[in-house]
Amino acid sequence: MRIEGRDYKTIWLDADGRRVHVVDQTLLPHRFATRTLASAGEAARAIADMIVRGAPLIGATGAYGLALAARENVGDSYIEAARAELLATRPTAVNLRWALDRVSSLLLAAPLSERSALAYAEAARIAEEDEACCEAIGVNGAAIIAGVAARKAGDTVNILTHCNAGWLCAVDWGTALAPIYKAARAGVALHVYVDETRPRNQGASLTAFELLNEGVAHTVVADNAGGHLMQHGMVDLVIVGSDRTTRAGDVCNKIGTYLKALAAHENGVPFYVALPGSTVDWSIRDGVKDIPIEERSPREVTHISGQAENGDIVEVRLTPKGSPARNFGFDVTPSRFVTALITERGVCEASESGLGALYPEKLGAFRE
Ligand SMILES: CSC[C@H]1O[C@H](OP(=O)(O)O)[C@H](O)[C@@H]1O
Repeated sequence: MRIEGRDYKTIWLDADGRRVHVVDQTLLPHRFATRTLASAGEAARAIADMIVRGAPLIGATGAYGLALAARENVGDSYIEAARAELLATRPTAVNLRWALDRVSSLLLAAPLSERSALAYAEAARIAEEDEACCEAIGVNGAAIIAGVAARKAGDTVNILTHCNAGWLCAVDWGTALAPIYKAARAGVALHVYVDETRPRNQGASLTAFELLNEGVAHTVVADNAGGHLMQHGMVDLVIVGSDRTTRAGDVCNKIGTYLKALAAHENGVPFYVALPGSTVDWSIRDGVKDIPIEERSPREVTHISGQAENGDIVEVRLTPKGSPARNFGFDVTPSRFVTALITERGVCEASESGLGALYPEKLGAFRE
């Protein structure tokens, strides 16, 4: 995607064929900077510290983290230790486990002499596939937005989104924002309500940054405004991303998504989830029971960072020193509140039959 006229991906390989560069998302929107990852440990820290974030991008970064590990030491135990370190960074997005398993299984089956090159090639393939998947999600989702526009006879289509599921959550294009980019570029009149998304404010800082750069009309709103907007007919559809979707269509996404789904259901607003197939966990059905919900540092709730008048990025305390806080990173929206899933293979019902029709080869793996 373009930033000030220049095309970027969120992650790319250095010309030296070894180091990996990423956009540092902790500084956006106030500062655009990149970080260089030169070891598996640095890749793990970049994921844990949310320098990179978003299920598809976490997966791609994990894949490159194993490639960096294989440069350091191609032995089985070293690769397995690097995989464990990378997997432990963040528990919820299933893309991380999916990408690590895909690369490590390839490496451990290969001769030692081939492992490093194989790892980099597979990581690059994962990144390339993600970009193509997200663009296809954009095309499939843009058709839904165009249908709403047709029914509104050219009036602006108002879309609400939560957190950041734009190109910054993936390698490019993104998931929930990809249909918005494709529809806007096709000339559909649309406007996006951007949930700020406490406590890390991915909406206010990242989605707003993306939409501003893409020239898409948008309005940042407090998380708690979504119900009011939907109650007053100000939202035509909701599109969000997913960090892990079960084979039965339960969707785990950023904390607060479930509340938006309840408000949408109550007000008859279509609620779509955009995701690549790599975000489906085919081994589980019940998302509320089986998806691990990351709990991050309470400091992300008790403090907030932003840009001071003098341009410095500062962090300030929001809450009394004596008040404890807890910081749940995700919640699960049961499939009955999801209108449809927008994937790279098409749009389907949020159900085992819906997903099974699009991914028939995946229906085997399952545990009660
Ligand atoms: C589809 S990936 C985008 C997804 O990831 C975000 O979580 P985080 O910023 O903590 O990585 C959020 O759940 C987005 O919907």
